[in-house]
Amino acid sequence: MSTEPRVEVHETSSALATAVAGELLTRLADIQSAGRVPQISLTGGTIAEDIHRELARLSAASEVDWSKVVVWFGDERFVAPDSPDRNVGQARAAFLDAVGATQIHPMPSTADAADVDAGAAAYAATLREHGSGEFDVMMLGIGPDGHIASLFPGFPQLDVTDEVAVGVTGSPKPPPERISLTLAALNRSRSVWFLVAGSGKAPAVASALGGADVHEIPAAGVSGREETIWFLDREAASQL
Ligand SMILES: O=C(O)[C@H](O)[C@@H](O)[C@H](O)[C@H](O)COP(=O)(O)O
Repeated sequence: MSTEPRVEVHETSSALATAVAGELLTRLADIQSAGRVPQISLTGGTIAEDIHRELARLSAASEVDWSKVVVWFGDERFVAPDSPDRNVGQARAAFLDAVGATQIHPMPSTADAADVDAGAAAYAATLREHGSGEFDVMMLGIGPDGHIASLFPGFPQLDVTDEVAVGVTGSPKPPPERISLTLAALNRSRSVWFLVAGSGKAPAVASALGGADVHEIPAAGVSGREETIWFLDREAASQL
């Protein structure tokens, strides 16, 4: 059963990024000390890039063995594999390659699948084959409209309950074609971390924490089985 969300407010987005990176390294080290292989899911977006850079900086001093961390993605842009829009490309460049992560599961690109639906089906199969059935940490940015991953307000993918991944076309956030985990998959997480900076997100944060309808604010439909943390900067928390 999910618990009450915890809200952590930091003065600036860079302080937020440092705090999230430190918390993730601590969590991963704890899981590895317990003899388990951590399964994490990364998000795209600008605050994620800041966090990834902090992970590269802080990982050198941590005990985390990144070769024994399984890395998934909450969503991905369905574009060419070498496109700068690819979340996996950004994450590899910012920290995954630097820390020696090797168990990375990118979502399909246009070179891997004929279309977004085929790509989503392929990722669902990969999750079934290589996933543990549960993410230890699910990291999610939020859009000003309350979207998470590539699940957008009013889109039919919000109502998909029998799949773990879906194709999205006509995304209001470019590029238009994406692959996303479904709400069902996002909620198969021990711990969900929302990573939010900037005043433009403050209304969506307040709505999500205020119990908005998931079709209006998709972030309202995601919580961790054990823990939900909202990592906010002062601006994103300004309407709480
Ligand atoms: O692939 C994506 O675009 C992201 O996964 C998306 O869900 C992102 O996290 C939010 O749109 C927030 O993005 P910003 O942090 O850049 O506002």
